[in-house]
Amino acid sequence: MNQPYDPSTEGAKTDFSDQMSYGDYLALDAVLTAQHPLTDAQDELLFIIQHQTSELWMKLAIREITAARDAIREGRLQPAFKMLARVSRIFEQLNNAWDVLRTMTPSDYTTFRDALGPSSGFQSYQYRQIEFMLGNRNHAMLRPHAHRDDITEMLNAELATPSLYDEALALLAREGIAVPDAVLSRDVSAPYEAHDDVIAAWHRVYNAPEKHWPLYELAEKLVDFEDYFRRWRFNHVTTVERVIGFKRGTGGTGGVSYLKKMLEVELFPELWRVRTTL
Ligand code: HEM
Ligand SMILES: N[C@@H](CC(=O)c1ccccc1NC=O)C(=O)O
Repeated sequence: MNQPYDPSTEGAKTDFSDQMSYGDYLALDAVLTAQHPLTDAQDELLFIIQHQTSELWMKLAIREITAARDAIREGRLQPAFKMLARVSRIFEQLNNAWDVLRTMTPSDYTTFRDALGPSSGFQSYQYRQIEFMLGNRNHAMLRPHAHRDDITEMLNAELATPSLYDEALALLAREGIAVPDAVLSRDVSAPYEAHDDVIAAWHRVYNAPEKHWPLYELAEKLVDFEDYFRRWRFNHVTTVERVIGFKRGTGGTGGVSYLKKMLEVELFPELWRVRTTL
């Protein structure tokens, strides 16, 4: 009979009494004791882990978008492309995760939904930060965070910083492509409004990619990302309809009707509109 293989015979370390182990490095005691279901429902742990992992991926996305935005501002486009590609992959990961949550039926969810009280993803401050960073700056979304000075301060700081799209437009101008002054010197905290002259600016890039390759690549990276973001919203609303139908949301909105309205949000509007002109 074969003896079970002992990896310590080839040097596998086994004594971590005074050395850093896997669990130490990853703070697993903190991570794996942060799930606190409020009911005995079988699916509540799935629901919690789905949201916690989403928030962890969002944390990474925020870091990458911040770095990509800095890189664009500094004209370091190759690193920015790499980071934006990673952000798109993160959203792809978030999109695939819906497949796990979709195994939860309405019958499963109703066994613990009441325990959620008025809490809702609508109050996800990292999600709101991502939207603000990209350029979707709806000040009404600050209100659910008024009870948290630290979060309100972080979101306000984000509103005071040019968005990823603002930086892309500033780069276009620096590269000699006319962008209206009204756009370049806009109040960055305000919601972005699409401008015909910005469509014309992107038209110049798309019309002669060989002359403007880095800008062309940047534009396509942004479109790629918004494409994944739209798929996240679509997967969300479809899962919500599948699980709660047309019930109101715990966050107080109309639920599916609200989420369908959010499908209309455009992050980089002229990058979509330019396509009609080509
Ligand atoms: C069965 C699962 C889910 C249901 C039934 C659900 C339901 C809803 C509803 C009804 C809303 C509208 C706000 C309100 O509550 O009134 C909402 C918003 C939101 N949910 Fe979910 N959700 C689910 C899963 C998730 C997951 C996995 C995430 C990932 C973090 C998430 C993140 C969000 C976010 C960020 C919003 C705000 C969207 C916006 O304002 O555009 N939700 N959800
Ligand atoms: N808004 C959901 C509740 C919900 O999904 C939720 C509740 C607490 C924490 C995260 C949530 N996820 C997304 O909104 C509902 O109306 O059933």
